[in-house]
Amino acid sequence: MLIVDDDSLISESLSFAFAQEFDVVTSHSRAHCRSLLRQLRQIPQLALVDLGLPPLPHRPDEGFALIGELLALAPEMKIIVLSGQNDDDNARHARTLGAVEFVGKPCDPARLAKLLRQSLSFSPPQSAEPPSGLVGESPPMQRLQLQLGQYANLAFPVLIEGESGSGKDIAASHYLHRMTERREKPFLALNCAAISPTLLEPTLFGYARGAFTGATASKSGYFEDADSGTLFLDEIGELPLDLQPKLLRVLENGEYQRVGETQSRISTARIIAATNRDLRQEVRAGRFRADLYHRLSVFTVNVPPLREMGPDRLLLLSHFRNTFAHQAQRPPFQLDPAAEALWLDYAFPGNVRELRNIVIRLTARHAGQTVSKEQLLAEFDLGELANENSPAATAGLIANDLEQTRKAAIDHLSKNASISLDATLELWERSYIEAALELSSGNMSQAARRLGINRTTLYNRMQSWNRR
Ligand SMILES: Nc1ncnc2c1ncn2[C@@H]1O[C@H](COP(=O)(O)OP(=O)(O)OP(=O)(O)O)[C@@H](O)[C@H]1O
Repeated sequence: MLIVDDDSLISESLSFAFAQEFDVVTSHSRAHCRSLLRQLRQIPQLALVDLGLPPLPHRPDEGFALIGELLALAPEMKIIVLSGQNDDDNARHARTLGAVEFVGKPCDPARLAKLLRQSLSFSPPQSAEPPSGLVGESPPMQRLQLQLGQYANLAFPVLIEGESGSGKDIAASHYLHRMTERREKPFLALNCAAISPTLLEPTLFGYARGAFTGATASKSGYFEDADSGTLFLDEIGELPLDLQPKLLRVLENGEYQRVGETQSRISTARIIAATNRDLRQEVRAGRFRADLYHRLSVFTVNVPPLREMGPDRLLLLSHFRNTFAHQAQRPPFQLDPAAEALWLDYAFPGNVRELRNIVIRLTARHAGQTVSKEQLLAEFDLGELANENSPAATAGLIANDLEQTRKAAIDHLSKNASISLDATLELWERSYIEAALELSSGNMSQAARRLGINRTTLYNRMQSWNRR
């Protein structure tokens, strides 16, 4: 277990409290944590993370960034946020990023221990993956599966693009390996963000004895070990610039060299790369070579974000609910109709990983019960939905509209001796809300986003019409 807290008193006392049950390592900042993890032989399964970390101890940003980095490194790591910055928005945002729980400080170590045990018991087993790989029948999901099927047995690389938590790993391991003619050969996955840049070259290509300090014996790398199987390079955007020509060379003619050797070797492995960054932008920014990008991206697939998968949210709900209820040997929870409508309406900015974590929490708290809209609402990160319209963009729009609106106001006032300003403003508000709902086909989240408010505010405003 990893404990990250800048207060050494807290990290030491927690590591003392949990030492009997877990192997504990501690860290005090994101930068330190990054280098610590690179030295560990095994990535921790559990992490307790404080949000306020140096250099910004009074803001949650470092903790949020750390959650993203930890999950990029170890997607199945269970992260519990332990924070003094104990407010609902932070809790929800941490969960959206992939944390499984949020605990405010001060916390009771016994409760924390229970949560830790509980989160470990919900490990997505191999059986959580259905035989067909990705769960989903929506048009973008069908398109993806069709494309993956077409590319399955080609020898060329495939680039998988998609947001964090959307299922890129399954696309690679299931459709581009297990379902291919290479299925009997090795499947090796390397997360380029998880390894110190200096170690990436020997890890990928191997090294000769004496190639660098500590290289006491020669060693093969991933290209060699993958043999004629599949090599999955996750977070390819993290590949250092100086290593990129070497990858390009393997892609072009299969040739590579172990570090410290002059003799070339030949790789017959198939390369699959994945990224949650826009690689074209990385190319424009000079961080990724254009020639390598073109080589990698001849066959590109896009794993859709959950917000574009419509009713697949219900299929995924039922898939994970059954899996985790079975695992916990408890009856599944149900959503009442209003909660189900909300479920279909929520954008899941953290994608399937967020959905899965919400199902885990609901299973732990409400097994066998019916979950209400309010209970479900508490799980969602509504802050993500708000403020998508930047103030500057909104100001520009308002300035453009002002002249037209002023003309309408002159017209209205000159035709009426007196008006009610409040009633007029309410009419405007109502017409904007109704227009937004119409343009969003009744989807509350989308309408709220168009209006630059969060969905709760939208509900409240609409309810206030009924009260008047
Ligand atoms: N369509 C899906 N059906 C079933 N499970 C899914 C689906 N999409 C994602 N998952 C599950 O959600 C979790 C996150 O998915 P995965 O690790 O593949 O995401 P990713 O796109 O590789 O994310 P990252 O870029 O953060 O590594 C995993 O447990 C995965 O099994």
